[in-house]
Amino acid sequence: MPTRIKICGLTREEDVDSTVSAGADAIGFVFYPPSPRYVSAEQAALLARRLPPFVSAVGLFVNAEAATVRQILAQVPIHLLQFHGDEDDAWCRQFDRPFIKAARVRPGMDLLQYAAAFPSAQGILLDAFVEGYGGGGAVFDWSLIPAGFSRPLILSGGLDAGNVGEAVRRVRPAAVDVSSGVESAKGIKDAAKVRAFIAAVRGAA
Ligand SMILES: O=C(O)c1ccccc1N[C@@H]1O[C@H](COP(=O)(O)O)[C@@H](O)[C@H]1O
Repeated sequence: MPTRIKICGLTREEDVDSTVSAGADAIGFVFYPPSPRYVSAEQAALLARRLPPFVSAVGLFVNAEAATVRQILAQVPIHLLQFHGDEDDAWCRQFDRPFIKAARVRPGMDLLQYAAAFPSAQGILLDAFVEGYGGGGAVFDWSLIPAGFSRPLILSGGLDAGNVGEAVRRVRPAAVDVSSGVESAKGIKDAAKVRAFIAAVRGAA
């Protein structure tokens, strides 16, 4: 199964078009107001309308109010939810929508126990622990991933065209997710970097 590729934090129509043309499987919208990549529901709906069939829209939330998530789901055609904060399994599954749960990885963390606490998640996204919850461009030590990690794994945290090939070969994730590593400025995707990232993933598989 080829490694799936999500490009996160899109804010502009031209970035959606170039990311889709480059061959991404999914794009992410950040509904976390402190993020420089934050998009309103109205803007996300506009961007999501540009997606062709079989390219997914992912909605990213960090410790949001349930009512906020529901309101955005009513306005934006979101296929998958990504919870990147301190949410628990029961809270995440209340929306009857497939979701992935992010773990902010740091030394000493029991990732098997963390994954077991989210039985309803479609997969577990492993990101580096950074202040501000995510999108920080920091890589974590991939050797912290236990050999017995059996859940679909989405690898993220400081990936770019230069390191994602090695990441795919070493970790064998189901999917990779990137934000900072394919940007020219925060929230502005660089089409050449996106193409290079996707080529590196495909070349490693
Ligand atoms: O992208 C953001 O601004 C963001 C904000 C809050 C939580 C998560 C966020 N993005 C996610 O963070 C990881 C790592 O991103 P990066 O490649 O290191 O910049 C990724 O899963 C993004 O989806």
